[in-house]
Amino acid sequence: MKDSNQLRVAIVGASGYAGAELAAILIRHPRVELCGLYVSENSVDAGKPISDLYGRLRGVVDLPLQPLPTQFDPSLFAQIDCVFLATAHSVSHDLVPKFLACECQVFDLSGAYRVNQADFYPDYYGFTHQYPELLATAVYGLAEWQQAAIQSAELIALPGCYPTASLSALKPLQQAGLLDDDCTPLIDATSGVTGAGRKAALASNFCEVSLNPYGVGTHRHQPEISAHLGRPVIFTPHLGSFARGILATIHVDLKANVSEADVMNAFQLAYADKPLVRLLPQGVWPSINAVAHTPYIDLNWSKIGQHLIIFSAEDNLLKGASSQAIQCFNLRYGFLSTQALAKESAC
Ligand SMILES: NC(=O)C1=CN([C@@H]2O[C@H](COP(=O)(O)OP(=O)(O)OC[C@H]3O[C@@H](n4cnc5c(N)ncnc54)[C@H](OP(=O)(O)O)[C@@H]3O)[C@@H](O)[C@H]2O)C=CC1
Ligand SMILES: CC(=O)N[C@@H](CCC(=O)OP(=O)(O)O)C(=O)O
Repeated sequence: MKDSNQLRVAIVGASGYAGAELAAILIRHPRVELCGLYVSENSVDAGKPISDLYGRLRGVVDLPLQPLPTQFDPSLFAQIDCVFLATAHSVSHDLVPKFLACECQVFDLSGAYRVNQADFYPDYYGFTHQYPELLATAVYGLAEWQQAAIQSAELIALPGCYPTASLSALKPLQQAGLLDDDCTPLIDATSGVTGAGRKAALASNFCEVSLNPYGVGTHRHQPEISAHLGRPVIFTPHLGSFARGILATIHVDLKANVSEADVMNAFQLAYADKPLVRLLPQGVWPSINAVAHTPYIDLNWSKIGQHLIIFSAEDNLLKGASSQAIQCFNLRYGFLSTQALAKESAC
């Protein structure tokens, strides 16, 4: 902390869906002073209080949205301890080194620093990564799995929303060595429309939204999941006609001798002391309604012979983006992982 016992925090991209969620949570964090909300230099929203865009924030966060000069001015951030970037991948790609040079810790919600493999970016993001040395130091902010690395990270690259839902379901099995060697997990996941961000686009137009797959075989989250799971996957995203939430249904083959108890033990081992992952009781299936507007991810599974179906649900804007970013923030600075997110627990 540069000056006081409160961390001075800025949000860039604060007018977007993920940025507004960050503002709503950070304003109630007892160890945070929310110092600046930024949008692009020529944003139509520059100068407006954020609560003009999001009525639920009126009287809660009325800070103005400030234009971030394209010509970056480090002096604006000399007193800032950390920044959340809730900006498009290419914007984050350029801003991360600038904020790191201001000695700010950076929590980047975009995909710009998630995979330490420079040749991944032209293929899946359409740009050549200019900062491979930062890619090598970025910590992937899958909070339950990276606690130790997050504690000393300067740059935390938050996972995509689908990768959080998918990896949270698959990593306990992979870590316990329960997956058949030849198994390629099949992940079918449906997201609400906020996953596409707040800007106007035909695909997220009310009259266009239906229930359909998209990005089949080409979505950038497929290699992101594979890279952080350590085996290939087949991932098919779907867009559903609801505002927020993701439900993933995942099929895997288990090794020949794996029992129901082994599966239960693997999930218990991974998550018994992780308050934001809820392992649901037998026969209770994850649902969007149970996680929307919450920081939780809900998991359950069904074993049919040596085939396992895992179900995973989260709010794409919270556990899939902003609340996970704040979980990482809490871990980074030694606060309770649930601080400002959920009822406090001893974990
Ligand atoms: N939505 C989701 O479910 C998830 C999103 N993410 C990632 O989080 C990031 C934000 O997503 P989301 O909130 O949906 O996006 P939005 O499109 O809703 O918001 C983007 C924000 O960035 C601002 N912005 C655009 N250009 C600049 C710039 N040059 N400098 C500063 N601010 C800028 C926009 O304001 P303006 O244009 O007015 O300047 C707006 O505030 C993205 O990288 C996304 O991929 C990750 C997980 C889930
Ligand atoms: C419904 C919808 O459009 N979802 C987004 C994923 C949002 C997200 O998590 O991802 P990134 O941070 O990787 O962009 C998409 O498929 O591109």
